Amino acid sequence: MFRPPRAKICCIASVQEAALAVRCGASAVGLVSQMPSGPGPIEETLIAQIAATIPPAIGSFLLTSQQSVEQIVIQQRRCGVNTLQIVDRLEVGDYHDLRTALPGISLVQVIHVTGEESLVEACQIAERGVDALLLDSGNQSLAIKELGGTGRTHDWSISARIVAAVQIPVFLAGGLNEHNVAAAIHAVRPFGIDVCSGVRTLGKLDEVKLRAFVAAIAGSSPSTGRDADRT
Ligand SMILES: O=C(O)c1ccccc1N[C@@H]1O[C@H](COP(=O)(O)O)[C@@H](O)[C@H]1O
Repeated sequence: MFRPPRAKICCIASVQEAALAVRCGASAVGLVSQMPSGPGPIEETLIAQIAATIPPAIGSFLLTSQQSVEQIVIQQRRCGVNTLQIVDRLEVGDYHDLRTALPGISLVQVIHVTGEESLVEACQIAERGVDALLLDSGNQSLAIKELGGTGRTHDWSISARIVAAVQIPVFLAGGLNEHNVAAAIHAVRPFGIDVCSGVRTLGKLDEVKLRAFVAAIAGSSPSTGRDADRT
């Protein structure tokens, strides 16, 4: 049975934006810590303040570019979030070390979809004990890495193959907005949808765009009769 995916609203920059996202139907919010590039980073003190206001049933995702278990653990303890979104490859330590150090904290690993090699990487990571994957459109081989927040889509046919190949939930991100999200859902069938720039105007969370985005996700269900020709 088709169910509309969950909505994760990223790049939250204030307690007010977090409350707005939750009011509009977000099941998770994203809080971006220090990154080499991208529009979303805020100070960790602000991340901790916002995370403390998020209702327990809502995911509070800390986006981290740290690549060692030790650094990620320290960061999670400073920020008090319930989920870690690891936007670069974990180089020092493994997910099991994170679980031992941070019981009850969910682990989401980002895969930047660049080609066929991303399918192999996603399948390998899915076997290593993460709770979910998040497919985004960054480029880790640039001199200044792009680890997300690019506003670009990627090849959804590869994302669809990843969703079909792994046994864990998969979020889809990268260049999504109210106009393309239904097509993305039908192409990929993700567990969740993640968005930053597509619901913002001049950097601020835009309630009109946000409501249209959430409505487009809900309206993507064949049971509503809309988009039924794509099911
Ligand atoms: O937003 C950022 O600045 C950022 C920087 C580094 C890693 C991740 C970042 N944001 C994440 O990127 C996705 C996709 O963004 P967009 O919708 O294409 O603008 C976003 O959902 C965040 O999870």
